[in-house]
Amino acid sequence: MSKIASVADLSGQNLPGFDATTDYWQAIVTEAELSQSPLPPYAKSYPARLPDGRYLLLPLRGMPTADGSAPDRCVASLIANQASMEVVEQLALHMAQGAGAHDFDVVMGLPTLGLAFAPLVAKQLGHSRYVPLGYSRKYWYRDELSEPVSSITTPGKGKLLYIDPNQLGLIAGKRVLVVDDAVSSGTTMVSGLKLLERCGAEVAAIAVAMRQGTQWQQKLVRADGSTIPVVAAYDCPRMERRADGWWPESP
Ligand SMILES: O=P(O)(O)OC[C@H]1O[C@H](OP(=O)(O)OP(=O)(O)O)[C@H](O)[C@@H]1O
Repeated sequence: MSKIASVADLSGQNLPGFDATTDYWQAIVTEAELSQSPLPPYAKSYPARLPDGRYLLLPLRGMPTADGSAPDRCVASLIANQASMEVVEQLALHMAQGAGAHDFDVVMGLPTLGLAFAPLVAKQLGHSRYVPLGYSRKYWYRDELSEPVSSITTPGKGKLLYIDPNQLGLIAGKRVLVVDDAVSSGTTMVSGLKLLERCGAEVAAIAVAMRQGTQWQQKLVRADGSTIPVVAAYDCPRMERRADGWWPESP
């Protein structure tokens, strides 16, 4: 394999108008320390307001267009395994504070980035373990314990969500708190919920760091029509381009 000429060749390669994400997600700041107004229009980043009144600055990412033209829609991004441990811990603390109001037996984490939060949320809530789902199929896994999945950031087909059959006994007949990093279109969470149901478990609530937009709302309901509570460290809108910058999408 040929070696890359330099780090600069490959790092920070972004759509024009969007920041490299290298320096993002490293600190939570007060409003006074924020490098921009918390209000729109936004240029390169979105300040997500946390329940304690502080902010986490998130980079804006353009949504790909079919013809490769400049994006007119974007979202604010959180990549938890590139964040500082302090940021992840703080977000998990807010998730646990929200989830603590609900009644459940077990914490379950969705891969990949939900697993950055699930153990921390579980520990905060006094649990000694949690149940991870995964995307890789170990040889003892079973096809009937899998569910197809796609998401806003990974829309391709072919990805499957698995539970290790050895973990089934931990969730069958239990009320489960499902943890992920983000919910946006809601399709990943729906796959997780289908797998839970197949395992004979009941979803009690969902905890995420980021609730993005509102598309997920109509999908996250139980078979009886009741709404599944979704707690979050913060909300952020999907955004549209206007002449003066990025604004929350019109409803
Ligand atoms: O509500 P949705 O539109 O489904 O989007 C949310 C999901 O998208 C991201 O995962 P991704 O599929 O990129 O995989 P990863 O967790 O392995 O990074 C994120 O981690 C959520 O699981």
